[in-house]
Amino acid sequence: MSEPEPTTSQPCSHPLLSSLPDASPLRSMSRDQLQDVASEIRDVLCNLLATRTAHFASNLGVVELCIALHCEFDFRHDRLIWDTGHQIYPHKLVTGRYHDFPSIRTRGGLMGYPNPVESEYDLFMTGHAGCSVSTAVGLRSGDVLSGNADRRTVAVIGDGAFPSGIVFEAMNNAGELEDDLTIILNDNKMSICPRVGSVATYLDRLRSNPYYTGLKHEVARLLDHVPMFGDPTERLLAQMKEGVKAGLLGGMLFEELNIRYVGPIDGHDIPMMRKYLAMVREMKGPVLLHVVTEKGHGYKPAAEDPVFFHTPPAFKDDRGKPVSTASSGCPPFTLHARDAIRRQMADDKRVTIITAAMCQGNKLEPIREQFPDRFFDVGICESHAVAFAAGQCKNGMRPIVDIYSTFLQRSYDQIFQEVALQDLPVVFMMDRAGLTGPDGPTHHGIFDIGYLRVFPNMVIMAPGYAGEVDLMLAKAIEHDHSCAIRYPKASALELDRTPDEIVIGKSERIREGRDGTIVAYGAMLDQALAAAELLGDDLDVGVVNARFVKPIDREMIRETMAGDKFVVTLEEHVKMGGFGSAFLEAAAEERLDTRKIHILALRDEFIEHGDREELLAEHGLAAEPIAATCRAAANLQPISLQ
Ligand SMILES: Cc1ncc(C[n+]2csc(CCOP(=O)(O)OP(=O)(O)O)c2C)c(N)n1
Ligand SMILES: CC(=O)[C@@H](O)[C@H](O)COP(=O)(O)O
Ligand SMILES: [Mg+2]
Repeated sequence: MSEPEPTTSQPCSHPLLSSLPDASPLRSMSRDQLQDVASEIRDVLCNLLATRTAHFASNLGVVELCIALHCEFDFRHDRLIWDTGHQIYPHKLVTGRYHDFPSIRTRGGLMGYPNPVESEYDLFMTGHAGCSVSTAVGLRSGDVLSGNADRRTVAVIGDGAFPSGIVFEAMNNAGELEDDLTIILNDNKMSICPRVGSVATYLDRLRSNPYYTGLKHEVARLLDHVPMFGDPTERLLAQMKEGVKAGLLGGMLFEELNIRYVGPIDGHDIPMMRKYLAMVREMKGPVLLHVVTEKGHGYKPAAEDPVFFHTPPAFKDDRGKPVSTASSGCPPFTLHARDAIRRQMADDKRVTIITAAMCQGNKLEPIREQFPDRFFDVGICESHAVAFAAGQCKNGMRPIVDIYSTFLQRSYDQIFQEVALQDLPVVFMMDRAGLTGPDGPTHHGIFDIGYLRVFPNMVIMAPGYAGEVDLMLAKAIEHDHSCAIRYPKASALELDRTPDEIVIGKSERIREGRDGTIVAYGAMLDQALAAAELLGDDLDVGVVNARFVKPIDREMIRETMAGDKFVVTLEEHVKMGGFGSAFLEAAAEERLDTRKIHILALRDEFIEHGDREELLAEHGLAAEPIAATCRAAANLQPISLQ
């Protein structure tokens, strides 16, 4: 295939794709036409995605797999789950969304993940890794029970997501139920970073078997002569199982779990994949088809550097000219967090760092190089990460668990039982705590205050500006109970001041004000200061950097609410269970006039994808609407509780 070089985001000619009302015409296309469809998909992906941040390499890698699947199944009737969902772009392009595709990951446009609102081809809105096999086992069970057993069910899962504990829970169940089910393991040797762990090593061994390395054409030839339905397929499998016994084939791990293993096969060979898919489609019971693909296939730079090209920033402009990928402006909180972690690890040999496959996103690569013995990438296994940290902590280490706020939800029970209940001083660095922009509802980290605040002894803090990150982490490491530090995917405000000493449960006053106070939690400090400036001479508003939601600073609450003053609280979190809620609870307990409190937080709804600033503004969390809230609050007559 000739490699599409990103040149322009102007509409190119894609005669086949643009004429697809849905995926059904693919089934009657010739081999050459299907190959042309693959080229058109790559052309769209390379041209459009080069100009915006999007999942690039994963999508290039599944083009042929996607086409072959839609040729052999009808997923308006049959069931298809793409694990995680970040590799769903080719699927969107062949299921009637070609014309809307340029809107992908923009406000009001197509989502970068499956979305049932967009298409009957998408069943679940997902973005978190690992659940596809469970969902597929359930879908199949539902079909069997409801008399729809003629429908086929397919889960496609990547090798990065595959070692998630829940996948093994699902296989355990599937092997016992024995319902018909196709699990496609898309093995590209990569998670976001190179995959890790002993399952990865096992997959490497499977890839080295002779059927893949030497005999795949022989198998293809054999398949050419085998009718695809009924007993002959079973006979072929029996032959292959003989191969297993002879040491030619692998997959015994799955076979022992009562899941038939077939493969590995070349995931870029459409005709070969169609044959295998037609075969496994007719097999009884659960089957795992091992497909080998190349992440970034068809665009050399992406295939050579799939880590950078997992979600690269825009690297070409509208006319196809290379643009700089270096970020401008103040460094993000993530970088300050990384530097703070590095300092703690250098100073204290008890400190370890644990990531669940997000080394790249958390910018931890230099730490991985510098402290290989105290750096742990456990794979996409967040619940294990937390319980593992608890174990290390019990034995005297000071683990830092660095997990995105939304993915930490996966470990809720381990936070409860293994950490909080034991009162172990595990430190949680909750990156992406806030609106994550184009990733959308599955990735916004907007529930963590609520889900952590309920645990006794837990300390929860958030830096308002860059200079605090290091100090907060140092305080957390020194503290004897579990601490969580939350910060968003955003540039960290740089303030020209020496931060007050960090005292657990104490806030920091940044600006005095006569008429009222804005109390900002975390990165909202930026907006609070901007709003106070906007109010200028109209209203003299103070600004407090709350720092802690638990324990909350009651002295600050009493002070800010003294006299006639109003308080506006700000947070990048849902209102329920958030900072404003905690403020209100404490104020009520202090018998203060809670009518003077105005909580600005995210509305009680799942928030779609879009630009972070745009979304914040829509939720009243930009300087203008905050200032407007202050003006309204100032006009209210304070009513005494007495
Ligand atoms: C629970 C959870 N943890 C982490 C992530 C972040 N994440 C998204 S894709 C990905 C790598 C997935 O690798 P794989 O399944 O092999 O897919 P590939 O990109 O290689 O096609 C990771 C770690 C996530 N989406 N969900
Ligand atoms: C699919 C997925 O979950 C990740 O790839 C995520 O999109 C990464 O987000 P960041 O770009 O914020 O690291
Ligand atoms: Mg992979």
